[in-house]
Amino acid sequence: MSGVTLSNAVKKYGDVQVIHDIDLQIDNGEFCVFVGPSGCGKSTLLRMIAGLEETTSGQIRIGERDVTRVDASERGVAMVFQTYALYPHMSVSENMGFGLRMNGHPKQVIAEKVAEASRILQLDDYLDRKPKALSGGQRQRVAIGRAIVRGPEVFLFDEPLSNLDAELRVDMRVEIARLHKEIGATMIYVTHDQVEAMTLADKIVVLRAGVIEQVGSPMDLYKDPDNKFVAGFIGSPAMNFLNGTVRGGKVVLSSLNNREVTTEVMLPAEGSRVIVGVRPQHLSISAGNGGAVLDLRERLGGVSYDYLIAKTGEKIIVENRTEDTLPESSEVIVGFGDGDAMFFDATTEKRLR
Ligand SMILES: Nc1ncnc2c1ncn2[C@@H]1O[C@H](COP(=O)(O)OP(=O)(O)OP(=O)(O)O)[C@@H](O)[C@H]1O
Repeated sequence: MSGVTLSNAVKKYGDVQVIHDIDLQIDNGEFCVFVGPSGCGKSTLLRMIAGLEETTSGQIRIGERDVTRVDASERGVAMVFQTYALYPHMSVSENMGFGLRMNGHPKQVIAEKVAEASRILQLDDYLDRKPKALSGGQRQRVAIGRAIVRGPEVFLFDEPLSNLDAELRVDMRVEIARLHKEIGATMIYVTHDQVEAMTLADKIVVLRAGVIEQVGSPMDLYKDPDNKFVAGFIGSPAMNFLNGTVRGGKVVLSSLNNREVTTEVMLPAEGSRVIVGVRPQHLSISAGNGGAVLDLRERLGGVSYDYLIAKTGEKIIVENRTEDTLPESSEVIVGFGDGDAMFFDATTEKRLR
């Protein structure tokens, strides 16, 4: 097994550069998730590692091998796609063994590897079925099984759960986590779903417009984002951002009746604009004239999401675990501990520390 190293990796389609000088180290056995909004280049980067897209410049290494110009079939990777791409006329076991059969492996070896993959993925009851007689989740398990059978150094997953319904996605997410634990191979996983990223990853790579915004463990990114983009992308519901102004060494929020926030971070000059970020679970509300109105309450059972609108027009989401009965349209006071606020430069959107 091996890690993956990208050095100055660049991808251009004609004059359009979609991946910009990516440097990244994915360690042996690590579960690495590429996450980011649509079009940020996640799939392109994964396909460059797979050898399905040519790398315009820079280097890709798997273990010690420079694979930048190596054919996809020689890289020692196996990819699982969003569409399962199974052969409809073959049974589950034939689908899983197909790659090895094409490479001329002996029947006995193929049978053993298919049996092992089937055990790991609990597919024993389905081995003789054709793909059309399987559910979406079972089909995706077969596609994963096909990758396992090939015994790759690196597994690549391109949004493998996006075609499944919500409940099945959760089941399969758990199953993929278990798979990683059991076989311990290096896995690289692309998703735009930050919950999948948070729950599966050892390491998350947040991409935007072909550039890495931040790399870190899920909790590092959550607790210590480098910029407003990462702060807003990681965590659900997303962090609230309010416009603030530096006054007398504090930050004043006009949206919350000029509430002052004290902080130890290095603030810019008096009068500068800064963005104050507070996560929904760090906010509370109470009845009173605090500059905001409870516009809508979504009750989910143990928790409610309260959607507020400040007089400034700014929108605020509060994760509310109390059972207060404030009716919608109430005026509310929004509370939070100053220590829970993060501060971002209004222009560069970089975190102020
Ligand atoms: N063949 C191509 N020619 C030109 N531009 C391309 C080509 N393929 C992809 N792109 C562009 O490269 C960028 C990255 O695409 P990519 O599919 O990697 O994004 P993504 O982050 O995986 O998005 P999504 O989540 O929507 O799949 C996009 O702006 C896309 O339009």
